[in-house]
Formats: sequence, C-alpha cells, structure tokens
Amino acid sequence: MSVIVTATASVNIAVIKYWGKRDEELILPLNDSISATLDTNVMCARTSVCARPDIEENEMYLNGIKTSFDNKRLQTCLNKIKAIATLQKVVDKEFLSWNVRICSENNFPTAAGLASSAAGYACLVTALAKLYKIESDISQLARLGSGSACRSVFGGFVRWHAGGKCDGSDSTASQIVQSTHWPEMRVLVLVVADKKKHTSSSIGMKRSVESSELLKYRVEHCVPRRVDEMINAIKGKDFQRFAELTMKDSNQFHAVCLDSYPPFHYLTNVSYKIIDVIHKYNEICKETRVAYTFDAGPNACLFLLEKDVPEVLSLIKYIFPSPNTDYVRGLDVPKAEEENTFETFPIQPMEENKLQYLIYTKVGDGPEIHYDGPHLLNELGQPLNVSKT
Ligand SMILES: Nc1ncnc2c1ncn2[C@@H]1O[C@H](COP(=O)(O)OP(=O)(O)OP(=O)(O)O)[C@@H](O)[C@H]1O
Ligand SMILES: C[C@@](O)(CCOP(=O)(O)OP(=O)(O)O)CC(=O)O
Repeated sequence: MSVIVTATASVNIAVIKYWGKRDEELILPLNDSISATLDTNVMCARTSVCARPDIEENEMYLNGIKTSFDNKRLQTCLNKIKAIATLQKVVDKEFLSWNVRICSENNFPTAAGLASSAAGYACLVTALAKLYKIESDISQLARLGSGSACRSVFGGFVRWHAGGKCDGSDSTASQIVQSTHWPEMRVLVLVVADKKKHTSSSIGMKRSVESSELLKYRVEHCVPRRVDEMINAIKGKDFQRFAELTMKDSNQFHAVCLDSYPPFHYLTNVSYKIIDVIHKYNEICKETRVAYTFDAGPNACLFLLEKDVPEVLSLIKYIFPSPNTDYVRGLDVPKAEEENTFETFPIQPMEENKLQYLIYTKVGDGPEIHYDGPHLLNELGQPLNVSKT
C-alpha cells in the first residue's frame, strides 16, 4: 500500500494580463496581474501522486499517456518541494529518496490557450506539497511550473504581485475576494480552436520583452493604474468598470504581440468577429453587459452577469451557428424569460462551425485535496486509465 494524494485545481483567466518576464529561470513577471479562478466542477486538472521504493525513475502520465519527465519546469517543482521537505524535516529521509509517479488529467483541451498549464501546475504542487507534508507558499511553487499557475492556487479573484526581489521571494499571489463575493458573475468560454498554438506564451513574451516599446510603456504606465482600478471595480462589483478594463487590457496585450519584432498574433477572424459583436451588443444595450478577453490563442472568455446569460448565449448561437447537440457545455443555462431574435442585429452571422463549442461556467474556488478519490493511481501506485498507444 502506498499513500496516494489526489488534488484538483482549476484554470484562471487573467483580466489584467501577465506578459513579460524579468527573470526567465525563476519565472518572475514584469508586472502585477489579476485573474478569476474558474469553477473546478466545470474545468479542472486532477492529479494523483505517490512515492514508492519500487518506482525506478520518476514518471509522469498526462491525459492517459506516459510523458517524458525530462521537463525542466516539472523537475524544478519536484526538486524545490523535496528541498523544502528536507529543510522542514517533516518526512523521513528514506521517503524523500523514493521516486514519484504523477498521473494527471485535464477535462478540457491541453496546450490550446485554455490555461491548462495553470491548472496543471497548481494541481501538481498542491498534491506534492501534501505528499511531502510541507508548509510553504504553494503559489511560489506553482509559479516555477508556469507563471500564471501561481494565481490558480486561490479561488475567487486573485492578484499576482510581481515583487521586486531577485530571488523571487516576494513574487507571489494573494486573494482579492472569495468566489462568493460576486455571485452573479458568469463566464462563457468560446472555443474557436483547441489545437496547439503556434507561438508558446514563453517564446512570445520573451520576444515582446526584447523588442516591444509598447510593452515597456504598458508595464510602467498602464498596468499599475489598471491594477488599482480593477481591484476597486471587483471589490465594488462595478461591472461597467470591470468590463471596460478587462477588454482594454486584453486588446493592449494583443497589440504588444503585434508590436513585437518579428510580430506574432493569436487572434483569428473569428476572434475579431467576437470582439465586434460584443461591442455592437453593448452599444445597442446602451451599457456594457459583456466583456471579452483573449489569452495566447484565438479562444474568447466572456465575462457577464447571470441575468444576461440567456440573451447573450442566444446572440452567440445566432452569430456562430452550430449543428452540434453538445454545443453548450458546463453549467445549466438559465431559461430565457422571452424568446430572443436577432434578425435585426447589424452584424451578419458566420457560416456554421466557426466556433467549436462553448463552456458556460462561473468563478470558483482554489485547489482541493480529495482524500476519498477518485484517484488516478491504484493502491499499488499503478496508473489507471492509461492508453496503450
Ligand atoms: N494537468 C497537467 N499536469 C501537469 N502539467 C500540465 C498539465 N496540463 C498541462 N500541463 C503542462 O502544460 C503544458 C501546456 O502549456 P501551454 O502554456 O502550452 O498551454 P496552455 O496552458 O493550455 O495555454 P495558455 O497558457 O496559453 O493559456 C503541457 O504541455 C504540460 O507540460
Ligand atoms: C496570456 C497569458 O495567459 C500568459 C500566460 O503565460 P504562462 O503562464 O503560460 O507563461 P509561462 O510563465 O511562460 O508559463 C496571460 C495571463 O494568464 O496572465
């Protein structure tokens, strides 16, 4: 019998973006960022870990497939946690000398601009910290796996403080408000493509740091002001302010990508259509009811209040028709009070299948340990659900 620790953690979506590192090794950002952690019941990584004397070398299984442990970020996280456990003397030396087996699954597309690395590393360090019984800032450990992962270790709205120290000890996340603070807030993830992106976030941000003047301006002049305003908007539940800042910050991040040299871009014609539709809809409503934001990929995340979900969903279905019966996934959609028609909406629909599917979700809580499973490793530490190919 071995101890199996299983955790779940969710993705987070930045409303003030992290883009650019001041230290590549320690993954230290140039600017503070703010995100919302999404509901673990809808999108999550689940990770089981164990350490045993009969494991010949460290093993990692991701989505049912054995993957190489020759991954610097994965090794850094494990080594750092073992080093802390050694210092804290909380587990015996023999246990620390054993290799680990890690088995993780995402219930949504991996490496497709949907923040799988954030959920994945937040989940991994939560499980490993529990296995090695360490008392430490989990957020700093998750940051070593992927910068944005440090925000997924808390629920609700979260701030990642860039910090200024060279060793990164003050580059850590903290919760702004709990998930229950703004219970009406909802998120629609519009999946345009769930394939691997062409320019990874790490490569893209390195190029921006080396070449974009706009990024320098953004870091010095825009982000500090926006962070303060965003915190006030969140605490005061001021949707208008929240939405405007969210859209402006997303647009500025994508402008930085174009300002980099050579330039790169993540938005497609479908992404731009989403932007146009949301602005037109807000204009017709005479108030800002929906905000979009895009990470390093073409998929959109829409923030909106629960009361507006039926109408906005009808609009999205009108503009992006789909024959798929599972087009809308996630939480149950509230019923519309009246049938919405958009025949007079000034933007024409696109042809079918431009959006693959939508995920309807909300702001949720941080990582959880699941003592009763379900685990992804059996009691002998063998992975379950592993594909033979
Ligand atoms: N559940 C997981 N456990 C451990 N590592 C994971 C997990 N899910 C993803 N990863 C790691 O993250 C990598 C994908 O990160 P990448 O930044 O390319 O995509 P993404 O996080 O989905 O998109 P983005 O960060 O742009 O939103 C995977 O190749 C893997 O190394
Ligand atoms: C556009 C972003 O999603 C960038 C995320 O970058 P990553 O955290 O994936 O990058 P690394 O630190 O190199 O792993 C914006 C954000 O989440 O703040």
